[in-house]
Amino acid sequence: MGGKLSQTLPDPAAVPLFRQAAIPVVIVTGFLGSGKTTLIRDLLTNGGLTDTAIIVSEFGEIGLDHLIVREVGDQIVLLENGCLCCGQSGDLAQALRMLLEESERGGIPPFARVVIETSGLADPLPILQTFLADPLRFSRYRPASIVTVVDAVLGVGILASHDTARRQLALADHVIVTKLDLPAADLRGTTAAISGLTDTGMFHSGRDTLPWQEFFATIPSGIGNVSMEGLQPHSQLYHTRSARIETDLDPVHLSRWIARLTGQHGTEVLRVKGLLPIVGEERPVILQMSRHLVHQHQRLTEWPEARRQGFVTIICDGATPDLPAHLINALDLVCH
Ligand SMILES: Nc1nc2c(ncn2[C@@H]2O[C@H](COP(=O)(O)OP(=O)(O)OP(=O)(O)O)[C@@H](O)[C@H]2O)c(=O)[nH]1
Repeated sequence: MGGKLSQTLPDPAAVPLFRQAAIPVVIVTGFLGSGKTTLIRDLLTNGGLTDTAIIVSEFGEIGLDHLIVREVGDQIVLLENGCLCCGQSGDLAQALRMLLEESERGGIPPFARVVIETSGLADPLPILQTFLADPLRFSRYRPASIVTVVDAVLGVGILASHDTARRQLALADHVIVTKLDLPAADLRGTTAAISGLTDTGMFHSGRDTLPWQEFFATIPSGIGNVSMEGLQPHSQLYHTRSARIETDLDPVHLSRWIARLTGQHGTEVLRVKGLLPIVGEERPVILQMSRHLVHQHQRLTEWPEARRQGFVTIICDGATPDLPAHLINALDLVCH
């Protein structure tokens, strides 16, 4: 088990620099829409994540997550159009360095911990490798746990069909199951699917009583114990398209578009995110869909940069390269 991994990565405990009092970095991963941003936002709101800087990496040209997290915290760095596992390690290093520089010059409050939210399509292994392969470069930081979020409504199907989701789980130190409040949640099935894929991750159902402090106190334990045999990184291609929205959307037209999307394309469309200007709505409306699941619309308190301009991002699986653009055209936006 895990022979290849343990040969290519040093044991984190054996890297002398990681034993020093370095800033612990927790990696929060999980498939598209599983609830990573919601988890981080909740922890920031409820005081579970004090003194913590957040790095957000998102798949797609226009990001939403940093806007949602920024409403409740101010130490946030967005890695644009990020897939941290595909050669963005330089960006990650730069973001980590920038956080230190900013806090030293008083631009952001001092911080004692870092959380990296990976994109929903990221493989956490290369991110971890970045730390472990170059401890000198990252000497002010040390990797702590990998926390993998799994959605109790769609998780079973996603784990069955996406190697990326299985790789995210294989490296987990902690697994958090979300969306248990939804009627379609299947805790038993999700638990069975998870336990068939990882035996290292500590299991948490729901977000209420998470031992969050412990997440920072440890080092990643999955390395060397996990088997990723047969799980290809990015074996599936994903396609994404974003568009800015300059004029208000008609709510009836929007509802029809959502219904068509869920009715006809609920399996190919993996994720839809948007910040929408809607006729009759003063505040920006957040559109969140995972496959056919449409989440309750929430609102941001104000428009980013005080400008009433929205966007929509669509991510589809590899079988349908033209679908994101086609769906955006169907929304009939006045966009650029
Ligand atoms: N009802 C319910 N909704 C949830 C829960 N967790 C997340 N959601 C909703 O699921 C949608 C996606 O959640 P996010 O937190 O944005 O998911 P994510 O993993 O950050 O998504 P990506 O960054 O696109 O991979 C949002 O509309 C959330 O409000 C939960 O526990 N219960």
